[in-house]
Amino acid sequence: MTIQQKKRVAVIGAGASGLAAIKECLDERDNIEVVAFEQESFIGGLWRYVEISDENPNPHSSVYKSTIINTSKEIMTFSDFPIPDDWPTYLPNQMVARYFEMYAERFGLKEHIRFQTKVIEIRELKDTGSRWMIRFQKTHTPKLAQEEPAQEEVFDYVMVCTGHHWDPRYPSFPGMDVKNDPEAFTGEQLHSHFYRQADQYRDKIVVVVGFGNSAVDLAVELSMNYSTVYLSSRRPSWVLPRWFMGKPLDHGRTRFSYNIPPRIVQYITTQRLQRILPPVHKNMRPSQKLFEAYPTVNSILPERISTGTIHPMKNIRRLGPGKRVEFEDGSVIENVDSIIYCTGFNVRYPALTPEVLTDGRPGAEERNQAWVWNYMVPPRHPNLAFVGLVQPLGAIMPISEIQSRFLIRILVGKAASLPSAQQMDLEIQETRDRIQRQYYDSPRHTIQVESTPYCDQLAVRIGCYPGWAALVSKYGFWEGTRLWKGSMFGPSTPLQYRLVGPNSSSTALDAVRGHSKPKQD
Ligand SMILES: NC(=O)C1=CN([C@@H]2O[C@H](COP(=O)(O)OP(=O)(O)OC[C@H]3O[C@@H](n4cnc5c(N)ncnc54)[C@H](OP(=O)(O)O)[C@@H]3O)[C@@H](O)[C@H]2O)C=CC1
Repeated sequence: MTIQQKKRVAVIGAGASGLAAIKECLDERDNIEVVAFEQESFIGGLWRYVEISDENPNPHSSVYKSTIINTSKEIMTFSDFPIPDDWPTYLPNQMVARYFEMYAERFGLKEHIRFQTKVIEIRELKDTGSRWMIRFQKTHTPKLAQEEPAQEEVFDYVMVCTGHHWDPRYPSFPGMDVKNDPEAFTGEQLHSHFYRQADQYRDKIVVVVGFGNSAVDLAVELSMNYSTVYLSSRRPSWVLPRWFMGKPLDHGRTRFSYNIPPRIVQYITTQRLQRILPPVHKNMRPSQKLFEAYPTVNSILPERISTGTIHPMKNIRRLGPGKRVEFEDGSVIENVDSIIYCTGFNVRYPALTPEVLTDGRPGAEERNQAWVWNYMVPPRHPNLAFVGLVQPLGAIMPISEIQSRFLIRILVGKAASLPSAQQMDLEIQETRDRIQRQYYDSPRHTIQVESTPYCDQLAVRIGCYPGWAALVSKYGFWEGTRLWKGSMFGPSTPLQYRLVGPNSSSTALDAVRGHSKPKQD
């Protein structure tokens, strides 16, 4: 195949998802020319800690200095580059960023990335067979970005990998609006996106709003740094420990467990959790059953509450006047110095017209409702795909990786083509109905996936699903059966998707052999 016949693929963003997308394009380098655009001067996206400064008051990253990822290293690893065995089970953000650097180095990804280049428009050119025009601008500093002339290039295919945890979603409580309400709250108000560390809150009274991982992490950190912390939640959920029954929490959700009726898994896990967790404060009782909401993972919160160092509160009723905060049960806290809204993020892709993401469905943008097939492909724009547009029970990295593998194989004609737009619409509606049956209605649940079943269905389409027959045919009866048992009853590590099928790897095989007995640190 000549250079001219190669498909030109644009990857937007070089975070966890973008890196995986570039790598998968490079695996097909005879058929694909990949160009990645990254607005920062470094890779890692969300996982690269960035200070807030006058120069950079609103970074893309929402990571605070102490963030430690909530998925174990066996579950978050890229499938063909195992996280080193001697690294801790749960990686602090600095190590996650270092792992990405190692991954980029190993596969030579950086030479395909145009750094400090912000994509400002992604527009479909219908008259050229649905190719895409990418309009971009250099971004040495925010000021210069205004001045540099924009440039344009045309691509056959676009992979949008810019993530969905960067645009803060604020609640609207009476008394929040300091510009227009003379009775408004006079203390500090900020979103968790702008929080970096606890030092400035020492000896202060802080109300933390929300009950996701940001809220609970921040409440715990602030309480340990001598802030007086009130944790306000409209809908508390289950708080799960990082370690459960001697294993990392996510090792317990085996492939086999998805063959057991969900109600039974729910009942057994609930019973086991209730045995190990302390009694739950009346304001923190989960408002739904286990697995019916995105769970919060924190081993320390129950202890902080039971020691009176975090005060659980109901949702806020109103703020102000002055530094007063009133809660829905009528309780009031005076002299509040700061309110930190850990109320999640808007799913937004400003370089695209919203119609690409939402199919133009009314109200969808405000509700974080994407209309994309299998969380990737807009039915009426099949030459563009979102990568990492999921809220996983599991880690995002292996999902983005297997999505990229799947998309690239279709693009080069090595996998069955996409369903028709009509079929995609039907399947999107089915997915939406299933989410609505399983989870309560909230913008945080609209792109919810369970990592293992989701990745498995893509693995089947790629031909890399670690089924018994495929494993036995490649590795022989005893070894194949042993590997299959590990993949059914052990942790569902992404390395298992490199045991059989295209681009399988001996590195993954060695690592899987090691991982079939998870190690203590
Ligand atoms: N250590 C780690 O690995 C960390 C991971 N993360 C990840 O980052 C992502 C974002 O997490 P997070 O920032 O916690 O956001 P989430 O969307 O997960 O949680 C938002 C929380 O705010 C509440 N909320 C939203 N709107 C309102 C409102 N108007 N009034 C009151 N409460 C409201 C939600 O309640 P409701 O449920 O009722 O909508 C929910 O409790 C998640 O994927 C999370 O797992 C975040 C921090 C640390």
